[in-house]
Amino acid sequence: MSTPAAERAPGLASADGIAARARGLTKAYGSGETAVLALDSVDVDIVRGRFTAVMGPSGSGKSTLMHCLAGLDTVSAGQVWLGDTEITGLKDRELTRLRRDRIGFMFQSFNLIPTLNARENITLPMGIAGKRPDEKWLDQVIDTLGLRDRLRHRPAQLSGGQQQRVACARALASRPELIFADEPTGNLDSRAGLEVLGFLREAVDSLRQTVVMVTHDPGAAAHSDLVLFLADGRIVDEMRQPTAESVLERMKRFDVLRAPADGASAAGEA
Ligand SMILES: Nc1ncnc2c1ncn2[C@@H]1O[C@H](COP(=O)(O)OP(=O)(O)OP(=O)(O)O)[C@@H](O)[C@H]1O
Repeated sequence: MSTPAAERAPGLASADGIAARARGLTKAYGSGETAVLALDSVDVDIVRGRFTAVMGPSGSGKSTLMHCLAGLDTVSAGQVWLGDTEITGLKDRELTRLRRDRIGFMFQSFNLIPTLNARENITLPMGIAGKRPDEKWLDQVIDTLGLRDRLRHRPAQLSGGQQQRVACARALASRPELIFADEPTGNLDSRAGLEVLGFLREAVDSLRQTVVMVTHDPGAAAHSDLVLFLADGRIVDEMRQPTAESVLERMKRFDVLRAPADGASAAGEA
């Protein structure tokens, strides 16, 4: 039996097929008076085959959550699993291998190698891992992302949107269990940004990938299936089938909470 939505804490799934899971995930930076509690005992399930967006005010812990789920950062307390593997407690070398073999990353800066062409950039991480690409899958990714006629171009010969598509293909190439995208549209104009979001959507719908995206943009979050809202290091809400408007409305409530009590609020600045 699945738990009725009303009885679940936001961020927890009732379904099978959890790609990543955290329980009691706590991350503190620094110590003593300057200590910052970036994540405060977070419980979250990332459902396989879904597109999840993570939103929240600046400093709410979005990037920290992503980094801890991806094994890029150590945790102060709690546990994180990727599939059935508990990653908290893995040694550095094991973590490096796990990230390389099972996780795809897309960052705001595309991190492409300028001297390699698009195809070489896409397959580079697999080459480093000593794995041969599955050519059928790679073809599917390249065609889904519309990169077929750009494979021999170097990054400098590609537009920003095309570069981000190459970064997207690189994240997908090894068919990872989970793809983390940190502000993947942050450096793109709105058309190129929309394109990349469409491709991430396509990766989930057509290629059955699992994507977690951190974003500030309600329009970007509207491409996801589920938005998790973070505030002060906790998951405080979730929204299914989001629209840009509904996400914006929800984000405004954070602004209201943070506005000065004397009424000299952000409303006057809008
Ligand atoms: N390396 C660090 N050292 C000290 N404090 C840090 C460090 N990284 C993050 N923090 C603090 O932890 C909190 C959460 O930061 P995080 O970057 O996860 O927030 P965010 O929601 O991603 O913010 P933004 O939207 O501005 O990118 C913030 O208060 C931040 O200042």
